[in-house]
Amino acid sequence: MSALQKIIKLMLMEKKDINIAVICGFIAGISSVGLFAASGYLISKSALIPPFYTLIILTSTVKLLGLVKAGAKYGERLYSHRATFTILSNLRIAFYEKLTPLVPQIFHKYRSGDLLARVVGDVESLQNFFLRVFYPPLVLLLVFVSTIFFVCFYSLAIAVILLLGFFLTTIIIPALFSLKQVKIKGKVRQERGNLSTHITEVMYGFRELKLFHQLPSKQQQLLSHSESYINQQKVENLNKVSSQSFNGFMTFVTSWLVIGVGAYFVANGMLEGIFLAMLVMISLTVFESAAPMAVFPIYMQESRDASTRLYEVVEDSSFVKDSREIPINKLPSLAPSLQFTDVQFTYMGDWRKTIPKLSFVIPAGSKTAIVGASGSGKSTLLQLILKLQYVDDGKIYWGDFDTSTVSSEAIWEQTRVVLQENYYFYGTIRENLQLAESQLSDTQMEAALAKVKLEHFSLDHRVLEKGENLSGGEKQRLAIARAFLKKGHLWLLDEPTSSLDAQTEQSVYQEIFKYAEQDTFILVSHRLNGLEHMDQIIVMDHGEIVECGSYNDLMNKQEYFYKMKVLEESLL
Ligand SMILES: Nc1ncnc2c1ncn2[C@@H]1O[C@H](COP(=O)(O)OP(=O)(O)OP(=O)(O)O)[C@@H](O)[C@H]1O
Repeated sequence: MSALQKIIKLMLMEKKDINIAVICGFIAGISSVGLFAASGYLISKSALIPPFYTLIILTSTVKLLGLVKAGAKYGERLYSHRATFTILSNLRIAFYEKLTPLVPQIFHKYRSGDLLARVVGDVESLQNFFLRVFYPPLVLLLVFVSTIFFVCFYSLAIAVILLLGFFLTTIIIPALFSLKQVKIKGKVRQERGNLSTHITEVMYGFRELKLFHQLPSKQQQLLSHSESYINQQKVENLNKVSSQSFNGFMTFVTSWLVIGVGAYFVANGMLEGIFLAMLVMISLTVFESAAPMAVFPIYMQESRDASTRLYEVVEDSSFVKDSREIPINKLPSLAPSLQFTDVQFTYMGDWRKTIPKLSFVIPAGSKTAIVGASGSGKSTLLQLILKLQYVDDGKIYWGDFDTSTVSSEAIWEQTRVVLQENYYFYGTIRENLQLAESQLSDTQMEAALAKVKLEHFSLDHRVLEKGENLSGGEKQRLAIARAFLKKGHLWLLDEPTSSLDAQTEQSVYQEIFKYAEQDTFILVSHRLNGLEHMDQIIVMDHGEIVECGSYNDLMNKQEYFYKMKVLEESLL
Protein backbone atom coordinates (compact mmCIF):
# COMPACT_ATOMS: atom_id res chain seq x y z
CA MET A 1 0.00 0.00 0.00
CA SER A 2 1.48 3.36 -0.97
CA ALA A 3 1.85 6.14 1.60
CA LEU A 4 -0.96 8.12 -0.01
CA GLN A 5 -3.29 5.12 0.09
CA LYS A 6 -2.63 4.88 3.82
CA ILE A 7 -3.57 8.54 4.19
CA ILE A 8 -6.78 7.89 2.22
CA LYS A 9 -7.59 4.97 4.52
CA LEU A 10 -7.15 7.23 7.53
CA MET A 11 -9.19 9.94 5.82
CA LEU A 12 -12.11 7.65 5.13
CA MET A 13 -12.63 7.28 8.87
CA GLU A 14 -14.49 10.60 8.47
CA LYS A 15 -16.81 9.26 5.75
CA LYS A 16 -19.92 10.99 7.04
CA ASP A 17 -18.46 14.52 6.96
CA ILE A 18 -16.84 13.84 3.60
CA ASN A 19 -20.15 12.71 2.07
CA ILE A 20 -22.00 15.75 3.44
CA ALA A 21 -19.26 18.10 2.15
CA VAL A 22 -19.46 16.54 -1.34
CA ILE A 23 -23.27 16.73 -1.43
CA CYS A 24 -23.27 20.35 -0.20
CA GLY A 25 -20.51 21.20 -2.71
CA PHE A 26 -22.58 19.73 -5.52
CA ILE A 27 -25.73 21.60 -4.45
CA ALA A 28 -23.75 24.86 -4.16
CA GLY A 29 -22.14 24.35 -7.58
CA ILE A 30 -25.27 23.37 -9.43
CA SER A 31 -27.41 26.09 -7.81
CA SER A 32 -24.76 28.63 -8.78
CA VAL A 33 -25.00 27.49 -12.41
CA GLY A 34 -28.80 27.47 -12.13
CA LEU A 35 -28.79 30.96 -10.60
CA PHE A 36 -26.85 32.46 -13.50
CA ALA A 37 -28.74 30.44 -16.11
CA ALA A 38 -32.04 31.72 -14.67
CA SER A 39 -30.65 35.29 -14.59
CA GLY A 40 -29.62 35.05 -18.27
CA TYR A 41 -33.00 33.69 -19.20
CA LEU A 42 -34.72 36.39 -17.11
CA ILE A 43 -32.80 39.18 -18.90
CA SER A 44 -33.73 37.81 -22.36
CA LYS A 45 -37.30 37.07 -21.39
CA SER A 46 -37.95 40.52 -19.87
CA ALA A 47 -36.81 42.14 -23.15
CA LEU A 48 -39.80 40.42 -24.79
CA ILE A 49 -42.23 41.98 -22.24
CA PRO A 50 -43.76 38.69 -21.01
CA PRO A 51 -46.76 38.44 -18.64
CA PHE A 52 -46.03 39.81 -15.16
CA TYR A 53 -46.38 36.43 -13.43
CA THR A 54 -43.58 35.00 -15.64
CA LEU A 55 -41.21 37.66 -14.36
CA ILE A 56 -42.31 37.02 -10.77
CA ILE A 57 -41.65 33.27 -11.16
CA LEU A 58 -38.25 33.90 -12.71
CA THR A 59 -37.09 36.46 -10.13
CA SER A 60 -38.30 34.19 -7.28
CA THR A 61 -36.33 31.29 -8.80
CA VAL A 62 -33.21 33.46 -8.97
CA LYS A 63 -33.66 34.51 -5.32
CA LEU A 64 -34.33 30.94 -4.18
CA LEU A 65 -31.26 29.62 -6.01
CA GLY A 66 -29.20 32.41 -4.43
CA LEU A 67 -30.34 31.32 -0.97
CA VAL A 68 -29.75 27.62 -1.69
CA LYS A 69 -26.29 28.41 -3.02
CA ALA A 70 -25.33 30.42 0.09
CA GLY A 71 -26.68 27.74 2.46
CA ALA A 72 -25.02 24.88 0.58
CA LYS A 73 -21.71 26.75 0.37
CA TYR A 74 -21.80 27.30 4.13
CA GLY A 75 -22.54 23.59 4.65
CA GLU A 76 -19.71 22.62 2.31
CA ARG A 77 -17.20 24.85 4.10
CA LEU A 78 -18.34 23.70 7.53
CA TYR A 79 -18.20 19.97 6.82
CA SER A 80 -15.11 20.02 4.62
CA HIS A 81 -13.12 21.98 7.22
CA ARG A 82 -14.44 19.89 10.08
CA ALA A 83 -13.43 16.76 8.17
CA THR A 84 -10.00 18.27 7.43
CA PHE A 85 -9.21 19.06 11.04
CA THR A 86 -10.42 15.69 12.28
CA ILE A 87 -8.39 13.97 9.57
CA LEU A 88 -5.30 15.99 10.58
CA SER A 89 -5.78 15.06 14.21
CA ASN A 90 -6.21 11.34 13.32
CA LEU A 91 -3.11 11.58 11.20
CA ARG A 92 -1.03 13.17 13.95
CA ILE A 93 -2.11 10.54 16.46
CA ALA A 94 -1.38 7.69 14.02
CA PHE A 95 2.03 9.19 13.21
CA TYR A 96 3.04 9.76 16.84
CA GLU A 97 1.93 6.26 17.79
CA LYS A 98 4.31 4.88 15.20
CA LEU A 99 7.09 7.36 15.97
CA THR A 100 7.42 7.05 19.74
CA PRO A 101 8.61 3.40 19.80
CA LEU A 102 11.48 4.44 17.51
CA VAL A 103 12.97 6.89 20.00
CA PRO A 104 15.94 7.09 20.69
CA GLN A 105 17.16 4.95 17.73
CA ILE A 106 15.58 7.38 15.29
CA PHE A 107 18.14 10.07 16.17
CA HIS A 108 20.88 7.91 14.67
CA LYS A 109 19.40 8.47 11.26
CA TYR A 110 17.35 11.67 11.39
CA ARG A 111 18.36 15.00 12.85
CA SER A 112 15.85 16.58 15.19
CA GLY A 113 15.30 19.61 12.91
CA ASP A 114 14.46 17.32 10.01
CA LEU A 115 12.04 15.32 12.17
CA LEU A 116 10.43 18.56 13.36
CA ALA A 117 9.99 19.71 9.76
CA ARG A 118 8.27 16.42 8.94
CA VAL A 119 6.08 16.27 12.05
CA VAL A 120 4.93 19.88 11.69
CA GLY A 121 5.35 20.82 8.02
CA ASP A 122 4.48 17.58 6.28
CA VAL A 123 1.51 16.78 8.47
CA GLU A 124 0.30 20.36 8.01
CA SER A 125 0.61 20.24 4.23
CA LEU A 126 -1.55 17.11 4.16
CA GLN A 127 -4.52 19.29 5.13
CA ASN A 128 -4.58 20.26 1.45
CA PHE A 129 -5.02 16.65 0.42
CA PHE A 130 -8.67 16.50 1.39
CA LEU A 131 -9.48 20.20 0.89
CA ARG A 132 -7.85 20.63 -2.50
CA VAL A 133 -7.14 17.19 -3.91
CA PHE A 134 -9.70 14.66 -2.82
CA TYR A 135 -13.14 16.19 -2.88
CA PRO A 136 -13.06 19.19 -5.33
CA PRO A 137 -12.70 16.90 -8.41
CA LEU A 138 -15.71 14.87 -7.23
CA VAL A 139 -17.84 18.00 -6.88
CA LEU A 140 -16.57 19.37 -10.17
CA LEU A 141 -17.37 16.17 -12.04
CA LEU A 142 -20.91 16.02 -10.65
CA VAL A 143 -21.58 19.69 -11.48
CA PHE A 144 -20.11 19.45 -14.98
CA VAL A 145 -21.87 16.23 -15.94
CA SER A 146 -25.24 17.64 -14.79
CA THR A 147 -24.63 20.98 -16.58
CA ILE A 148 -23.52 19.44 -19.87
CA PHE A 149 -26.49 17.10 -19.74
CA PHE A 150 -28.76 20.17 -19.31
CA VAL A 151 -27.04 22.12 -22.13
CA CYS A 152 -27.48 19.14 -24.53
CA PHE A 153 -31.24 19.90 -24.57
CA TYR A 154 -30.51 23.33 -26.12
CA SER A 155 -27.40 22.88 -28.24
CA LEU A 156 -25.21 19.83 -28.72
CA ALA A 157 -22.40 21.96 -30.20
CA ILE A 158 -22.25 24.23 -27.14
CA ALA A 159 -22.29 21.16 -24.90
CA VAL A 160 -19.25 19.86 -26.83
CA ILE A 161 -17.45 23.24 -26.43
CA LEU A 162 -18.06 23.10 -22.68
CA LEU A 163 -16.77 19.52 -22.59
CA LEU A 164 -13.61 20.54 -24.43
CA GLY A 165 -13.13 23.47 -22.06
CA PHE A 166 -13.59 21.04 -19.21
CA PHE A 167 -10.81 18.72 -20.45
CA LEU A 168 -8.53 21.65 -21.15
CA THR A 169 -8.90 23.37 -17.77
CA THR A 170 -9.14 20.33 -15.54
CA ILE A 171 -6.75 17.90 -17.15
CA ILE A 172 -4.45 19.26 -19.85
CA ILE A 173 -3.32 22.62 -18.41
CA PRO A 174 -2.93 21.35 -14.80
CA ALA A 175 -0.95 18.34 -16.08
CA LEU A 176 1.44 20.60 -18.02
CA PHE A 177 2.10 22.82 -15.01
CA SER A 178 2.44 19.87 -12.67
CA LEU A 179 5.42 18.55 -14.63
CA LYS A 180 7.27 21.72 -13.74
CA GLN A 181 5.98 21.59 -10.17
CA VAL A 182 7.47 18.15 -9.49
CA LYS A 183 10.99 19.55 -9.85
CA ILE A 184 10.29 22.74 -7.88
CA LYS A 185 8.51 21.06 -4.98
CA GLY A 186 11.32 18.63 -4.21
CA LYS A 187 13.69 21.56 -3.84
CA VAL A 188 11.32 23.56 -1.58
CA ARG A 189 10.94 20.59 0.74
CA GLN A 190 14.67 19.99 0.81
CA GLU A 191 15.40 23.64 1.60
CA ARG A 192 12.77 23.66 4.34
CA GLY A 193 14.34 20.55 5.94
CA ASN A 194 17.84 22.12 5.70
CA LEU A 195 16.71 25.36 7.28
CA SER A 196 14.88 23.65 10.11
CA THR A 197 17.86 21.37 10.82
CA HIS A 198 20.27 24.30 10.98
CA ILE A 199 17.98 26.42 13.15
CA THR A 200 17.60 23.68 15.77
CA GLU A 201 21.34 23.08 15.78
CA VAL A 202 22.10 26.77 16.31
CA MET A 203 19.51 26.90 19.09
CA TYR A 204 20.96 23.86 20.88
CA GLY A 205 24.55 24.95 20.45
CA PHE A 206 24.05 28.70 20.88
CA ARG A 207 26.24 28.98 23.97
CA GLU A 208 29.13 26.95 22.52
CA LEU A 209 28.96 28.83 19.23
CA LYS A 210 29.21 32.09 21.15
CA LEU A 211 32.06 30.94 23.35
CA PHE A 212 34.05 29.65 20.39
CA HIS A 213 33.31 32.77 18.29
CA GLN A 214 31.51 30.75 15.66
CA LEU A 215 28.12 32.45 15.93
CA PRO A 216 28.54 34.98 13.08
CA SER A 217 29.58 32.32 10.56
CA LYS A 218 26.71 30.03 11.64
CA GLN A 219 24.30 32.96 11.37
CA GLN A 220 25.58 33.63 7.89
CA GLN A 221 24.94 30.01 6.93
CA LEU A 222 21.45 30.24 8.39
CA LEU A 223 20.74 33.36 6.35
CA SER A 224 21.88 31.74 3.15
CA HIS A 225 19.68 28.65 3.85
CA SER A 226 16.78 30.98 4.59
CA GLU A 227 17.36 32.83 1.32
CA SER A 228 17.47 29.62 -0.72
CA TYR A 229 14.22 28.52 0.91
CA ILE A 230 12.54 31.85 0.14
CA ASN A 231 13.78 31.78 -3.48
CA GLN A 232 12.43 28.28 -4.00
CA GLN A 233 9.11 29.35 -2.51
CA LYS A 234 8.98 32.28 -4.92
CA VAL A 235 9.55 29.98 -7.90
CA GLU A 236 6.85 27.67 -6.60
CA ASN A 237 4.31 30.46 -6.13
CA LEU A 238 5.07 31.84 -9.57
CA ASN A 239 4.28 28.45 -11.10
CA LYS A 240 1.08 28.24 -9.05
CA VAL A 241 -0.08 31.72 -10.09
CA SER A 242 0.83 31.12 -13.77
CA SER A 243 -1.17 27.90 -13.76
CA GLN A 244 -4.19 29.66 -12.20
CA SER A 245 -3.98 32.62 -14.61
CA PHE A 246 -3.63 30.47 -17.70
CA ASN A 247 -6.51 28.31 -16.58
CA GLY A 248 -8.67 31.41 -15.96
CA PHE A 249 -7.77 32.71 -19.40
CA MET A 250 -8.85 29.45 -21.06
CA THR A 251 -12.23 29.54 -19.30
CA PHE A 252 -12.84 32.99 -20.82
CA VAL A 253 -11.77 31.69 -24.25
CA THR A 254 -14.35 28.92 -23.84
CA SER A 255 -17.05 31.47 -22.95
CA TRP A 256 -16.13 33.60 -25.99
CA LEU A 257 -16.44 30.51 -28.14
CA VAL A 258 -19.88 29.81 -26.65
CA ILE A 259 -20.95 33.40 -27.50
CA GLY A 260 -19.52 33.15 -31.04
CA VAL A 261 -20.96 29.74 -31.87
CA GLY A 262 -24.24 30.57 -30.07
CA ALA A 263 -24.62 33.84 -32.06
CA TYR A 264 -23.94 31.98 -35.30
CA PHE A 265 -26.59 29.35 -34.46
CA VAL A 266 -29.11 32.04 -33.51
CA ALA A 267 -28.44 33.91 -36.76
CA ASN A 268 -29.00 30.69 -38.70
CA GLY A 269 -32.12 29.74 -36.77
CA MET A 270 -30.45 26.70 -35.16
CA LEU A 271 -30.95 28.06 -31.62
CA GLU A 272 -33.68 30.20 -30.16
CA GLY A 273 -32.19 33.63 -29.32
CA ILE A 274 -33.86 33.71 -25.92
CA PHE A 275 -31.55 30.92 -24.70
CA LEU A 276 -28.26 32.50 -25.78
CA ALA A 277 -27.75 34.67 -22.69
CA MET A 278 -28.59 31.66 -20.48
CA LEU A 279 -25.98 29.45 -22.20
CA VAL A 280 -23.32 32.16 -21.98
CA MET A 281 -24.03 32.65 -18.28
CA ILE A 282 -23.80 28.87 -17.77
CA SER A 283 -20.41 28.76 -19.50
CA LEU A 284 -19.17 31.59 -17.27
CA THR A 285 -20.29 29.98 -14.00
CA VAL A 286 -19.69 26.30 -14.57
CA PHE A 287 -15.95 26.94 -14.73
CA GLU A 288 -16.04 28.46 -11.24
CA SER A 289 -15.92 24.93 -9.84
CA ALA A 290 -13.02 24.16 -12.18
CA ALA A 291 -10.81 26.90 -10.70
CA PRO A 292 -9.39 24.66 -7.92
CA MET A 293 -8.24 22.22 -10.60
CA ALA A 294 -5.47 24.63 -11.57
CA VAL A 295 -3.74 23.87 -8.29
CA PHE A 296 -4.90 20.24 -8.06
CA PRO A 297 -1.69 18.63 -9.39
CA ILE A 298 0.45 20.92 -7.26
CA TYR A 299 -1.32 19.86 -4.09
CA MET A 300 -1.49 16.28 -5.28
CA GLN A 301 2.27 16.20 -5.68
CA GLU A 302 2.76 17.94 -2.35
CA SER A 303 0.50 15.44 -0.58
CA ARG A 304 2.27 12.50 -2.20
CA ASP A 305 5.69 13.83 -1.14
CA ALA A 306 4.52 14.69 2.37
CA SER A 307 2.95 11.27 2.96
CA THR A 308 6.02 9.50 1.59
CA ARG A 309 8.31 11.55 3.84
CA LEU A 310 6.18 10.77 6.89
CA TYR A 311 5.91 7.04 6.27
CA GLU A 312 9.53 6.59 5.24
CA VAL A 313 10.45 7.57 8.82
CA VAL A 314 7.99 5.44 10.73
CA GLU A 315 8.23 2.42 8.45
CA ASP A 316 11.99 2.42 8.16
CA SER A 317 12.89 -1.26 8.41
CA SER A 318 16.33 -0.50 9.85
CA PHE A 319 14.77 0.37 13.21
CA VAL A 320 14.10 -2.40 15.71
CA LYS A 321 10.65 -1.84 17.12
CA ASP A 322 8.91 -2.78 20.31
CA SER A 323 6.22 -5.02 18.91
CA ARG A 324 2.75 -3.74 19.70
CA GLU A 325 1.43 -7.29 20.00
CA ILE A 326 3.55 -7.87 23.09
CA PRO A 327 1.44 -10.02 25.42
CA ILE A 328 2.64 -8.72 28.81
CA ASN A 329 1.59 -5.17 29.61
CA LYS A 330 1.85 -5.33 33.39
CA LEU A 331 4.61 -6.56 35.66
CA PRO A 332 4.17 -7.59 39.31
CA SER A 333 4.78 -4.76 41.74
CA LEU A 334 7.68 -6.53 43.45
CA ALA A 335 11.43 -6.09 43.55
CA PRO A 336 12.56 -8.01 40.43
CA SER A 337 15.59 -10.15 39.77
CA LEU A 338 17.33 -9.42 36.48
CA GLN A 339 19.19 -11.87 34.33
CA PHE A 340 21.25 -11.20 31.21
CA THR A 341 21.82 -14.33 29.11
CA ASP A 342 24.34 -14.09 26.25
CA VAL A 343 23.25 -10.54 25.47
CA GLN A 344 24.82 -8.96 22.40
CA PHE A 345 24.32 -5.41 21.27
CA THR A 346 25.72 -2.92 18.74
CA TYR A 347 24.50 0.65 18.31
CA MET A 348 22.83 1.27 14.98
CA GLY A 349 25.39 2.14 12.32
CA ASP A 350 28.35 1.37 14.63
CA TRP A 351 31.08 -0.91 13.38
CA ARG A 352 32.19 -2.11 16.84
CA LYS A 353 30.16 -4.40 19.07
CA THR A 354 29.23 -2.37 22.16
CA ILE A 355 28.33 -5.50 24.13
CA PRO A 356 30.00 -8.58 22.55
CA LYS A 357 28.38 -11.18 24.83
CA LEU A 358 27.25 -10.66 28.38
CA SER A 359 25.67 -12.87 31.05
CA PHE A 360 25.04 -12.04 34.70
CA VAL A 361 22.37 -12.19 37.38
CA ILE A 362 21.11 -9.49 39.71
CA PRO A 363 19.10 -11.10 42.53
CA ALA A 364 15.78 -9.57 43.63
CA GLY A 365 16.21 -6.91 46.29
CA SER A 366 20.03 -6.83 45.88
CA LYS A 367 22.21 -3.75 45.58
CA THR A 368 24.56 -3.80 42.60
CA ALA A 369 27.15 -1.30 41.41
CA ILE A 370 28.43 -1.32 37.85
CA VAL A 371 31.85 0.30 37.50
CA GLY A 372 34.45 0.50 34.78
CA ALA A 373 36.25 2.79 32.39
CA SER A 374 34.43 5.46 30.45
CA GLY A 375 32.82 3.97 27.35
CA SER A 376 32.85 0.42 28.70
CA GLY A 377 29.10 0.01 28.19
CA LYS A 378 27.65 0.70 31.65
CA SER A 379 24.94 3.15 30.55
CA THR A 380 24.16 0.91 27.59
CA LEU A 381 23.24 -1.90 30.01
CA LEU A 382 20.67 0.37 31.67
CA GLN A 383 19.26 1.35 28.28
CA LEU A 384 18.85 -2.32 27.38
CA ILE A 385 17.01 -3.03 30.64
CA LEU A 386 14.74 -0.05 29.96
CA LYS A 387 14.17 -1.15 26.34
CA LEU A 388 15.39 2.20 25.10
CA GLN A 389 17.64 0.02 22.95
CA TYR A 390 16.88 -3.53 21.88
CA VAL A 391 19.26 -6.49 22.22
CA ASP A 392 20.59 -7.96 18.98
CA ASP A 393 20.85 -11.40 20.48
CA GLY A 394 20.40 -13.10 23.85
CA LYS A 395 17.76 -12.51 26.50
CA ILE A 396 17.10 -10.24 29.44
CA TYR A 397 14.79 -11.64 32.09
CA TRP A 398 12.77 -9.58 34.55
CA GLY A 399 12.03 -12.21 37.18
CA ASP A 400 10.62 -15.06 35.10
CA PHE A 401 9.55 -12.78 32.26
CA ASP A 402 11.54 -12.61 29.07
CA THR A 403 11.57 -8.83 28.51
CA SER A 404 11.11 -9.25 24.75
CA THR A 405 7.57 -10.31 25.65
CA VAL A 406 7.03 -7.37 28.01
CA SER A 407 6.02 -3.91 26.81
CA SER A 408 8.38 -0.99 27.43
CA GLU A 409 5.61 0.82 29.32
CA ALA A 410 5.28 -2.08 31.79
CA ILE A 411 9.02 -1.89 32.49
CA TRP A 412 9.00 1.90 32.90
CA GLU A 413 6.05 1.65 35.26
CA GLN A 414 8.08 -0.49 37.65
CA THR A 415 11.34 1.44 37.41
CA ARG A 416 12.73 4.54 39.07
CA VAL A 417 15.34 6.02 36.81
CA VAL A 418 17.96 8.75 37.14
CA LEU A 419 20.03 9.04 33.97
CA GLN A 420 23.25 10.97 33.39
CA GLU A 421 21.33 13.67 31.53
CA ASN A 422 17.86 14.48 32.74
CA TYR A 423 15.43 16.87 31.15
CA TYR A 424 13.72 19.70 33.02
CA PHE A 425 10.70 21.41 31.57
CA TYR A 426 10.00 25.11 31.59
CA GLY A 427 7.60 25.68 34.51
CA THR A 428 7.85 25.23 38.27
CA ILE A 429 9.55 22.75 40.57
CA ARG A 430 6.09 21.37 41.27
CA GLU A 431 5.39 20.71 37.60
CA ASN A 432 8.77 19.06 37.15
CA LEU A 433 8.19 16.79 40.13
CA GLN A 434 4.69 15.94 38.98
CA LEU A 435 6.26 14.23 36.02
CA ALA A 436 6.71 11.29 38.43
CA GLU A 437 2.98 11.24 39.12
CA SER A 438 0.35 13.84 38.47
CA GLN A 439 -1.65 13.38 41.70
CA LEU A 440 1.14 14.14 44.18
CA SER A 441 0.37 16.34 47.18
CA ASP A 442 2.57 19.29 48.10
CA THR A 443 3.55 17.50 51.33
CA GLN A 444 4.81 14.46 49.40
CA MET A 445 6.82 16.66 47.06
CA GLU A 446 8.29 18.72 49.88
CA ALA A 447 9.31 15.52 51.69
CA ALA A 448 11.10 14.32 48.53
CA LEU A 449 12.91 17.65 48.21
CA ALA A 450 14.02 17.38 51.84
CA LYS A 451 15.48 13.91 51.20
CA VAL A 452 17.78 15.36 48.54
CA LYS A 453 18.66 18.45 50.61
CA LEU A 454 16.59 20.83 48.51
CA GLU A 455 14.20 21.79 51.32
CA HIS A 456 14.99 25.45 50.68
CA PHE A 457 13.30 25.18 47.25
CA SER A 458 9.73 26.33 46.98
CA LEU A 459 7.44 24.19 44.84
CA ASP A 460 6.53 27.38 42.97
CA HIS A 461 10.17 28.12 42.19
CA ARG A 462 10.49 28.81 38.44
CA VAL A 463 12.47 26.35 36.33
CA LEU A 464 13.75 27.58 32.97
CA GLU A 465 13.98 25.47 29.85
CA LYS A 466 16.34 22.50 30.36
CA GLY A 467 16.76 23.67 33.97
CA GLU A 468 19.08 26.51 32.88
CA ASN A 469 18.66 28.32 36.21
CA LEU A 470 19.67 25.29 38.30
CA SER A 471 23.20 24.21 39.14
CA GLY A 472 24.43 20.80 37.94
CA GLY A 473 24.10 19.37 41.45
CA GLU A 474 20.62 20.85 41.95
CA LYS A 475 19.48 19.31 38.68
CA GLN A 476 20.76 15.91 39.76
CA ARG A 477 19.06 16.17 43.12
CA LEU A 478 15.81 17.20 41.47
CA ALA A 479 16.05 14.10 39.28
CA ILE A 480 16.60 11.94 42.37
CA ALA A 481 13.60 13.61 44.07
CA ARG A 482 11.56 12.66 41.01
CA ALA A 483 12.73 9.06 41.41
CA PHE A 484 11.67 9.11 45.09
CA LEU A 485 8.19 10.19 44.05
CA LYS A 486 7.74 7.60 41.33
CA LYS A 487 6.43 4.10 41.92
CA GLY A 488 8.46 1.00 41.13
CA HIS A 489 10.76 -1.54 42.75
CA LEU A 490 13.76 -1.33 40.45
CA TRP A 491 16.15 1.61 40.83
CA LEU A 492 18.44 2.41 37.91
CA LEU A 493 20.83 5.23 38.71
CA ASP A 494 23.47 6.34 36.23
CA GLU A 495 26.08 8.58 37.89
CA PRO A 496 23.29 10.29 39.83
CA THR A 497 25.55 12.29 42.15
CA SER A 498 28.57 13.08 39.97
CA SER A 499 28.10 16.85 40.50
CA LEU A 500 27.49 16.71 44.27
CA ASP A 501 29.97 17.49 47.01
CA ALA A 502 31.00 14.49 49.10
CA GLN A 503 28.91 15.44 52.13
CA THR A 504 25.66 16.00 50.25
CA GLU A 505 26.31 12.87 48.18
CA GLN A 506 26.68 10.76 51.31
CA SER A 507 23.52 12.11 52.86
CA VAL A 508 21.50 11.63 49.64
CA TYR A 509 22.73 8.02 49.33
CA GLN A 510 21.78 7.34 52.96
CA GLU A 511 18.23 8.45 52.14
CA ILE A 512 18.11 6.39 48.95
CA PHE A 513 19.34 3.21 50.63
CA LYS A 514 16.91 3.67 53.51
CA TYR A 515 14.03 4.14 51.07
CA ALA A 516 15.08 1.41 48.63
CA GLU A 517 15.91 -1.18 51.27
CA GLN A 518 13.56 -3.82 49.85
CA ASP A 519 14.04 -2.87 46.20
CA THR A 520 16.44 -4.03 43.51
CA PHE A 521 19.04 -1.35 43.04
CA ILE A 522 21.57 -0.81 40.26
CA LEU A 523 24.04 2.05 40.43
CA VAL A 524 26.40 2.99 37.63
CA SER A 525 29.33 4.86 39.07
CA HIS A 526 32.80 6.13 38.32
CA ARG A 527 33.58 6.80 41.93
CA LEU A 528 34.59 3.72 43.90
CA ASN A 529 34.09 5.07 47.41
CA GLY A 530 30.95 4.07 49.27
CA LEU A 531 30.63 0.75 47.42
CA GLU A 532 31.44 -1.29 50.54
CA HIS A 533 27.72 -1.76 51.26
CA MET A 534 26.91 -3.13 47.84
CA ASP A 535 25.98 -6.81 47.59
CA GLN A 536 27.70 -7.09 44.24
CA ILE A 537 30.08 -5.03 42.12
CA ILE A 538 30.30 -5.65 38.38
CA VAL A 539 33.48 -4.32 36.76
CA MET A 540 33.18 -3.72 33.02
CA ASP A 541 35.67 -3.12 30.25
CA HIS A 542 34.95 -2.91 26.51
CA GLY A 543 31.43 -4.23 26.97
CA GLU A 544 32.53 -7.26 28.95
CA ILE A 545 32.52 -8.16 32.63
CA VAL A 546 36.09 -8.41 33.80
CA GLU A 547 35.30 -8.94 37.47
CA CYS A 548 32.27 -9.51 39.64
CA GLY A 549 31.85 -10.00 43.39
CA SER A 550 31.38 -8.27 46.71
CA TYR A 551 33.60 -5.35 47.69
CA ASN A 552 35.72 -7.52 49.99
CA ASP A 553 36.06 -10.30 47.38
CA LEU A 554 37.31 -7.87 44.77
CA MET A 555 39.69 -6.11 47.13
CA ASN A 556 41.11 -9.44 48.28
CA LYS A 557 41.61 -10.55 44.67
CA GLN A 558 43.81 -7.51 44.15
CA GLU A 559 43.11 -7.38 40.45
CA TYR A 560 41.15 -4.97 38.29
CA PHE A 561 38.89 -3.34 40.91
CA TYR A 562 41.64 -3.25 43.50
CA LYS A 563 43.97 -1.46 41.08
CA MET A 564 41.25 1.05 40.17
CA LYS A 565 40.67 1.70 43.87
CA VAL A 566 44.37 2.15 44.62
CA LEU A 567 44.69 4.53 41.65
CA GLU A 568 41.65 6.54 42.76
CA GLU A 569 42.97 6.89 46.29
CA SER A 570 46.39 7.95 45.07
CA LEU A 571 44.75 10.78 43.13
CA LEU A 572 42.78 12.09 46.10
N1 LIG B 1 23.77 6.65 21.16
C1 LIG B 1 24.91 6.03 20.83
N2 LIG B 1 25.16 5.74 19.55
C2 LIG B 1 26.29 5.11 19.19
N3 LIG B 1 27.24 4.72 20.04
C3 LIG B 1 27.05 4.99 21.34
C4 LIG B 1 25.86 5.66 21.79
N4 LIG B 1 25.93 5.80 23.12
C5 LIG B 1 27.10 5.24 23.48
N5 LIG B 1 27.77 4.76 22.40
C6 LIG B 1 29.05 4.06 22.40
O1 LIG B 1 28.88 2.86 23.13
C7 LIG B 1 29.97 2.64 23.99
C8 LIG B 1 29.46 2.44 25.41
O2 LIG B 1 28.89 3.65 25.84
P1 LIG B 1 28.24 3.83 27.27
O3 LIG B 1 27.59 5.15 27.34
O4 LIG B 1 27.40 2.65 27.58
O5 LIG B 1 29.54 3.79 28.17
P2 LIG B 1 29.68 4.11 29.71
O6 LIG B 1 30.48 2.99 30.29
O7 LIG B 1 28.37 4.37 30.35
O8 LIG B 1 30.54 5.43 29.64
P3 LIG B 1 30.61 6.67 30.66
O9 LIG B 1 31.15 6.13 31.95
O10 LIG B 1 31.56 7.60 30.02
O11 LIG B 1 29.23 7.20 30.79
C9 LIG B 1 30.90 3.83 23.84
O12 LIG B 1 31.97 3.43 23.04
C10 LIG B 1 30.09 4.87 23.13
O13 LIG B 1 30.88 5.57 22.22
